[in-house]
Amino acid sequence: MPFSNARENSESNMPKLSIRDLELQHKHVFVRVDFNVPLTDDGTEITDDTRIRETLPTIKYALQHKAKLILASHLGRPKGKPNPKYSLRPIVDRLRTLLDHELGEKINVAFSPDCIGEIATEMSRQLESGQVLLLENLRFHPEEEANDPNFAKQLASLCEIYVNDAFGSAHRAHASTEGITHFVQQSAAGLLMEKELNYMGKALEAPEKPFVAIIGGAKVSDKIQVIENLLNKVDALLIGGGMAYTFLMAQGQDTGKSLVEVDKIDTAKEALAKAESKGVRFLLPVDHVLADKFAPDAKTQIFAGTGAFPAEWMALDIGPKTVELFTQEITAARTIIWNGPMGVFEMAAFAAGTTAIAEAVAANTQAISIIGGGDSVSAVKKAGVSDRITHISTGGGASLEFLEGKKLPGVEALTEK
Ligand SMILES: Nc1ncnc2c1ncn2[C@@H]1O[C@H](COP(=O)(O)OP(=O)(O)O)[C@@H](O)[C@H]1O
Ligand SMILES: O=C(OP(=O)(O)O)[C@H](O)COP(=O)(O)O
Ligand SMILES: [Mg+2]
Repeated sequence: MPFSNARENSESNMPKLSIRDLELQHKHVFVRVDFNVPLTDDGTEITDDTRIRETLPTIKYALQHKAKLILASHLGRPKGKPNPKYSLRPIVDRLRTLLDHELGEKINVAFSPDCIGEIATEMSRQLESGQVLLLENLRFHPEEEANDPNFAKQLASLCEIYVNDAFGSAHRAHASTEGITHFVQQSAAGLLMEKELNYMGKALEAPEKPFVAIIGGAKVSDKIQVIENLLNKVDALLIGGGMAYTFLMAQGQDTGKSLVEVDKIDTAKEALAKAESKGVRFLLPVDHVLADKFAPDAKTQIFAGTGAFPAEWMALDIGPKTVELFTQEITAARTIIWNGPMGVFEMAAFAAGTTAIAEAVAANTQAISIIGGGDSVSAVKKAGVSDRITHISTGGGASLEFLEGKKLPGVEALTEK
């Protein structure tokens, strides 16, 4: 069931300034985008450009209003050090191509090899109205994630106006999402940010039940925290992907070399206990695709049951029985939210679980389905079912925190209307 109008609705009921409220002409406008797109292993090719495409309305708006546009993003987790694997340089060509297509004219997109310092300052000074400057990865500086005020001030010195369009990073209180707002006159939401907040707000205000959340992926320590609060909202929680093994370990299963965050086992136990006391169905994988190494050409075997995994093997996908079990819940649901792939879908040998779950979600035309996250969206597009999903969101962790009812620091920091 399509969620009527919300997708197209550009009117925001947010109490925050919107880019549409601002006078942009001839101003330096710093737009924090989320260009944290999935790349090939060597970091040279973009495998899914949804996050870039989704910011085009904001970029187009700013250019048509004759802004001097500065775009900044993080990419991956380079841990505060420059690393060519996480360079934003490959984004420049894609952005040029998409903008040419979108605007029907050639747009000048320059690239600064550092997001602060002399070169960035000079390149920003030389920007003309209607031109774009993309800055190198913000996370090449440890001060970005530390939300260092001096670093935030340096970013702010590049601009007169700040816009946050990075919904996917709105749950982070970093220098470019929070700190910078303390050093500029006006901080506003971009069009993608508004669209996402509007949609999520309406769809999740009074979700039709059964409400099912599917959580997987690899960011276990980030997302396991969210699960406890989700138990207040959902009827069933399906856990797959790298998220599952900390829970199976918490239940006493030896999961071999699978991804486990040992210091989150207590959090997992608490969530399991809470699910039981609240009567929330908490489903973990009952079978797995095991691999003898983390590689596309690994040897594989299906392993079922609660016994110990063979010691040197790791689970890289959910197995067929789990797909069946999860599909039953998905088919009966009326609201579905999904973040995090069920397996290492980037490798063909471990993509079947994610593809089958994507197909099950798409097949439920009675439900409102929301799929979010850089990698989840890439997986769903790869499975070829994205046009049968009600809402594809650019945010994974951000959607989960929004759903949990948490205030997003990147939104809170924006200027009140
Ligand atoms: N069993 C697993 N073991 C290791 N990594 C996994 C497993 N299942 C999924 N993943 C990985 O999780 C990653 C995506 O996680 P995450 O970033 O949390 O999702 P999203 O971007 O959708 O929010 C993918 O790169 C995928 O390969
Ligand atoms: O990819 C992102 O989140 P996601 O993996 O939940 O979709 C965002 O860009 C945030 O990245 P971060 O989780 O490294 O802060
Ligand atoms: Mg991701």
